[in-house]
Amino acid sequence: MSIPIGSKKLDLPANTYYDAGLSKSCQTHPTNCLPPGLTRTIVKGLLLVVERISLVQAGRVFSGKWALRGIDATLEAGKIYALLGANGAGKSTLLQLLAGWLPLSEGRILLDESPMRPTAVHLRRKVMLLEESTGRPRGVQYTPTRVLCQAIQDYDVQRSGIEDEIADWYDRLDVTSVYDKEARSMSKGQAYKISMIGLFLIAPNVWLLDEPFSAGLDANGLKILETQLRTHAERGGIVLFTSQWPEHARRLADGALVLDEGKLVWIAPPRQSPKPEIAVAAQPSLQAVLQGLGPE
Ligand SMILES: Nc1ncnc2c1ncn2[C@@H]1O[C@H](COP(=O)(O)OP(=O)(O)OP(=O)(O)O)[C@@H](O)[C@H]1O
Repeated sequence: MSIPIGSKKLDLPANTYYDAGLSKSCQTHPTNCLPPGLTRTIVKGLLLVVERISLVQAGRVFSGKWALRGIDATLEAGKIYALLGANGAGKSTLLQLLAGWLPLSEGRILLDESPMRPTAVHLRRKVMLLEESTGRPRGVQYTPTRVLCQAIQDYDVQRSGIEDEIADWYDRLDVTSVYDKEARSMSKGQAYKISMIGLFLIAPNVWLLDEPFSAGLDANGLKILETQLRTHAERGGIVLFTSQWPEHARRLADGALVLDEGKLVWIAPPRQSPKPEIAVAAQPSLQAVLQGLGPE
């Protein structure tokens, strides 16, 4: 693959395996590791529309403690959802389960009718999770463009002109200066922009973003991100983002999900008043979320 960046070109060796994209779970969860090369053997043409992604009594336990339990929720195509909750409520864990990075301890996650699990690579290709500090892998010496190309290979995206699209996104997001730097030498916001480019180019059905508004993006980056989230939903995609600011849910989301200590306590369009029994019993951190979401 050869990427034109300004007047230069970056040539990448074909069929080289790097740890990125789908192989992410191998880094943190060795037991979920896919056999080397499996990401390349996936049947082509599976990028059908996803109508919904559902959690059915989903739960995850860490060292004997439930981080999430009894989660029932359905996210529908064409909608943007915000996932809110105090620190430690289980937001990141929920995203990692939906992305297939982590196995469930109980219950099911269904992409339409198909059960998501770490080894279901054809399903994982329909979903992408961007962590807050993604794209700047510790100890990895590749350039951002190489990491990006690996993600494209992992998701088996094959269309002509993708090199020009990459160059265009580098330009639009004002990161042309970092394209051949070592990934670990990028700033937090630059690294996030590179991951965003991967998301926009690959454009799987389900976009999961963990704290995108705390990822160090500048005003231009934030504007582009919001536009792309809306465009993806308009095209029939599903977006779920976490945030510590209920205002983001009010402004962007069609639906808000609120977690409290691993339980889903509220799911509704923003600007609705939570049931009194939830609000009254809530701890201050949960109360602040519910008040921020409710009518002004
Ligand atoms: N790998 C892990 N091992 C053990 N416990 C974990 C692990 N990951 C998460 N936890 C625990 O699960 C619970 C939920 O964590 P999670 O990161 O999902 O919360 P969060 O809502 O994203 O928090 P924050 O807003 O602070 O990012 C916490 O009690 C956390 O300590």
